[in-house]
Amino acid sequence: MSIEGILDPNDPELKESMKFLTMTTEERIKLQAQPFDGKKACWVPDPKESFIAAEIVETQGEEVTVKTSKGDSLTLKKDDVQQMNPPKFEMCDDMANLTYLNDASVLHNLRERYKNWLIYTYSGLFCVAINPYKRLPIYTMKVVMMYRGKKRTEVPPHLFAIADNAYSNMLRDRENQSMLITGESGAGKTENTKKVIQYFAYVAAASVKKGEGKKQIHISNHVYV
Ligand SMILES: Nc1ncnc2c1ncn2[C@@H]1O[C@H](COP(=O)(O)OP(=O)(O)OP(=O)(O)O)[C@@H](O)[C@H]1O
Repeated sequence: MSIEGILDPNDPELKESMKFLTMTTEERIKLQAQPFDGKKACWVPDPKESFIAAEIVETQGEEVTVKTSKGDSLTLKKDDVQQMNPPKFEMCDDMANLTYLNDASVLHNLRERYKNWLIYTYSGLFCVAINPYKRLPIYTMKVVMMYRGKKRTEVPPHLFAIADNAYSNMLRDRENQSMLITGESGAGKTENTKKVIQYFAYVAAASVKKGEGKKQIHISNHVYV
């Protein structure tokens, strides 16, 4: 099967994978069209949700009175109120682009993406992965081929983009590369490490088929975990 054939954007298998990697243009437009008042919209602490959306009703000195999305009226210290990003940043791919990079906005972005099964999100050079606890069709050969040789900005966030970047740097600079995979117990470190190795095995095998040399097939044997 040719790589060009594999990457047909209308391929039903690839289309199914894309549902778990990015929003459609229609979904993005709908999200971004939400009403928003930048002077009033904020996040306030909530014992259950960590943070909930609220609207500033009044500011007096160091105190702010808000109405929360649950309908409660609260008066808090200014420091406990976090600014909300405009809707154009809803479910954004890279949280380094957020205007307000506070705890509430990061949590909100990751939470909304996760609700839509978008488990990978960039934060600058890092790729945040949330454990989906179910098999998603985002690690197939076709998805691997979609990421091969692409710039990070050309494709949706994925561990494969990070792996491909390391692979390309290794080929270009002839230097060892390292990836740090960290998180609490059960976060998905082992699972994601396996996906990185799988990626290297696929791209090395594809390179061999393309006649780029047999040496590359050995690459996945040299990954130290
Ligand atoms: N991307 C994923 N897709 C599907 N299931 C996943 C994914 N990541 C993690 N899981 C599920 O979560 C379980 C725990 O993940 P994993 O073993 O990778 O965690 P870990 O961070 O290595 O944990 P520990 O530090 O305790 O070894 C896996 O057995 C798997 O069922």
